[in-house]
Amino acid sequence: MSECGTLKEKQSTQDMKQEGTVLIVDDNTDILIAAKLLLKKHYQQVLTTDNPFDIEAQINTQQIDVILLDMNFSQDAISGKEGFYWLQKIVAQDPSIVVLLMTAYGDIQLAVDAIKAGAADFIAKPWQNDQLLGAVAAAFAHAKDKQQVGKLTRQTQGLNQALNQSGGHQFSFLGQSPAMQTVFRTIERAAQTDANILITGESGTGKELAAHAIHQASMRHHNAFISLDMGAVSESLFESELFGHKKGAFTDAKSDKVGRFELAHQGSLFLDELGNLPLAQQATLLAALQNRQVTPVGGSKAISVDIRLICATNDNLQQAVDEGRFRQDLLYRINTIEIRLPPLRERAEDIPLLVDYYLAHFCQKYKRQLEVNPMDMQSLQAYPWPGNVRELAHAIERAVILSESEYLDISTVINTAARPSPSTDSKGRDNTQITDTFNLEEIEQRTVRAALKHYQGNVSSAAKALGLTRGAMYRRLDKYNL
Ligand SMILES: Nc1ncnc2c1ncn2[C@@H]1O[C@H](COP(=O)(O)OP(=O)(O)OP(=O)(O)O)[C@@H](O)[C@H]1O
Repeated sequence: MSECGTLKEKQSTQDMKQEGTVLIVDDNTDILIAAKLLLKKHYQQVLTTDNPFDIEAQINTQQIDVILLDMNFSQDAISGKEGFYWLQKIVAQDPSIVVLLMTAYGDIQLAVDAIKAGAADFIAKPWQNDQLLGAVAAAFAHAKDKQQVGKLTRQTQGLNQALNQSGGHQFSFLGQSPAMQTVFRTIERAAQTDANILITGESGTGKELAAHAIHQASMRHHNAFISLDMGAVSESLFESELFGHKKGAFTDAKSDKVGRFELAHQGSLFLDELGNLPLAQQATLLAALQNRQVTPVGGSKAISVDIRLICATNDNLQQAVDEGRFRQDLLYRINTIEIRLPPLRERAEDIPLLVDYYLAHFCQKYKRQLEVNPMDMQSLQAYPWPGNVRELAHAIERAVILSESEYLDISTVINTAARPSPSTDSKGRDNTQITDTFNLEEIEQRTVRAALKHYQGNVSSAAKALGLTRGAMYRRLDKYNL
């Protein structure tokens, strides 16, 4: 019964202890023992050393919040100079640590100088227990604030960097085809979970837009969306980019850098072009994903991270696994949900929507007023767009710049030789390509029909698109019995 009581008491004292680490540095072992006995009742970890040369290694191996530092280490020294020396070294090594200086020869001037040099407070030995506990408690509170500020500053720097690299502009993610409607529904459902998502699809199909859409639809949307193009990261910088580095970890590491994992903490991490990752780095990435922890290059403390992982590739990863280029275990970890973005040639229904959207965008950008001729829209729909939506957006931009009339000149943007002939249009669309006839009347009749269809029977709009007056348009309707 009493043993049980003791265990419980121990447990509850353990629970009440403040999280964190205090290091006591003094050459007098009696002082070390007395201070440790007092402080270990209140703090989870109390470390001691009688050798100030140990401080650097201690800071390197764990997160230390507060250091109680003696001012005089050599026998008979009373100037406090050594204390100042070690204080400056600590501040330079990790400015988030709060230092309390201790001396048996407390005088006001020494206290003032110590605080000017970066100490938080000054404790005269022998101390009053209450006073020491009060000073250490205040130092802990200060240390937590400093750590928070340091973290936020590094995150802001990293976020600004990431934002600058992303270029800032975000287009809407559009699609009315059944295939895209399925994609949108999967995104909505998957976004509600924290499942890892793999987005596949040819280049330019919108994988990055899909990743943004997932983040926006998720509970994490208030936090960061951080992306990294694995194809653009050199092997030597891979770990530093993902996990960060400590100042001095390698020649170019001039200051601490927060890695993408840490920046994405509580948000989403988007790893693009994952298929390009060499096998050795796949192993490193897998370990970080399994442990949900990262250690910055040159650091020794692991940092826990909470991220939703979204990966994208235009490679066939299962085939890459079969060929020994990609780790099966990594594929299992990243593809809990897989979303395939169909190429544009499989969803020609989306083309008018995308053309109109990018036409409006670039007309505004270049201060133009242009329309698409309905016949041209059909050609745009029949074109196979090997570069998918990216190619389409670039094509529209080029045409907006180069078009001389009020109609978008598509001859400048698509390679006519690449357009399929009408017989290859398997979707049975009303194909008005002129390659199957040279009869002008026939061509005119088809064109008028197509314009009317596009403008849903609106004669004025169709006439305008064809460059005809309303009267000329009606004469043709009459002539062709339309
Ligand atoms: N459904 C869509 N609606 C509107 N714009 C789109 C759509 N899909 C792609 N785009 C546009 O096409 C361009 C390429 O998209 P994105 O970068 O997302 O493609 P990706 O599949 O990630 O390409 P890559 O594999 O080459 O990185 C972007 O300008 C994007 O805004």
